Amino acid sequence: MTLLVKNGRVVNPAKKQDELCDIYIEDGIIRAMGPHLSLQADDTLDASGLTVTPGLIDMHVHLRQPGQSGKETLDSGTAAAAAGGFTRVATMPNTSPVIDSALIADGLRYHIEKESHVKVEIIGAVSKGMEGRELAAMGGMVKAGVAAFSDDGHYVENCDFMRKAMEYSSMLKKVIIDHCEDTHLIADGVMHEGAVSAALGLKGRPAVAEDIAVARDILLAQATGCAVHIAHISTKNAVAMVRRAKAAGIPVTAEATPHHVIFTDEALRTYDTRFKVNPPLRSEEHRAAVLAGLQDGTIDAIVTDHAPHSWDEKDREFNAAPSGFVGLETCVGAVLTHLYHTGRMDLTAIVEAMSVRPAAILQVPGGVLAEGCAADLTLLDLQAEWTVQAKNFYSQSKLSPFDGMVFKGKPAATIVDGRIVMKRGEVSA
Ligand SMILES: NC(=O)N[C@@H](CC(=O)O)C(=O)O
Ligand SMILES: [Zn+2]
Repeated sequence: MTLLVKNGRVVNPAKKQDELCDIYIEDGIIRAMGPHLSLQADDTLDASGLTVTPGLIDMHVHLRQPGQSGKETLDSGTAAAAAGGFTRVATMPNTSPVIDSALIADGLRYHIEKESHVKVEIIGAVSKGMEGRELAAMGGMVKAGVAAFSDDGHYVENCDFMRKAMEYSSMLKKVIIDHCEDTHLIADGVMHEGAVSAALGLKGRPAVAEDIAVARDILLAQATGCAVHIAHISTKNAVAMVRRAKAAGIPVTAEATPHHVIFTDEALRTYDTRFKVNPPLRSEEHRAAVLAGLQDGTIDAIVTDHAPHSWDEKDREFNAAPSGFVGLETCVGAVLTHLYHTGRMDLTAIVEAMSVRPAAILQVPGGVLAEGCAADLTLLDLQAEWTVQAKNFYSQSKLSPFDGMVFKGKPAATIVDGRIVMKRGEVSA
């Protein structure tokens, strides 16, 4: 089986490449790259006018398997990933049961091979049941192939416990991804603490809860040498601390979501639960700091934190609704509209944040287009204008704060191991 992707503009930061180029793929592997290849293929994909990038990688999604098929499944979640231009995602362990053993990771892997539209990495829990007390079977899970560890959804509260987890994880050469919000400071909080929460009469989650959590993790990363990755960073001080820690050579990386770069807590004025998320959408100074962190590379990765919930759960009074919303099918549009077309980030920097850096942090293949590599590619149409219609999502969850927004730029095709899994918005069965 051969495929020729013709005439695309290839943006491939790992090779310092930004040029018109054909890509010839045989049996899922890139065999040749160059301008005007004179090779015949079984199938040709005309990428004229399109941008070709190494397959996009979302290192923070919740596919809800095992056990939460009311919210999402591997099938629906990875179809959403393919539709969104992602060739690989990493799924979080806050499932039912929690992914905290080799047995559960193996079981999930079995389903991934059969049911996924794109490649899926498993993130194992740091603690058993994500309860923050006993270490999960980290060694066993590494043998089962997990890419990283996280108790995402919860901060790993106990400092002594986190230090032990980091010592183990550094021995296993895996990164710990931490959801940084101090548990006591955010108790019962449902949105960012500030003028808007006061006006709405809602209990806030203060920025300092994230600042303290990030400071602790940086200090423990320095003390243990374990790589720590700050999940969905959202405060000004946290960004500043990561910037300083990196300059000091501490092994810390960070990710940000499109929603924390685009929205502020003002969006909650109507008590719309579609904007309820953890960490919360914050005030303008924090939003601006996250954007600046992305622009200067302090923040390594752009992630969706795709967190599907059912309509029944989200359609509740604000305090009772769960936090989180889907993002896989809006990420590229949001990023191209708000970061690329505004001139805030160039394409190379965007591909770094959405492919090169996530692959490096998780130590998984990808992030580069080169002969001999798996043919995981994303094709982008930078100019297409479209309106988000959440009801048409492949994801099972149709609740999105981006619903109805007009975007410029979208994924045009997703290619995994040389197979076209999405073309013009249609995901193949
Ligand atoms: N981000 C969220 O608001 N929710 C996530 C958990 C998490 O990442 O905190 C979820 O699993 O629903
Ligand atoms: Zn989280």
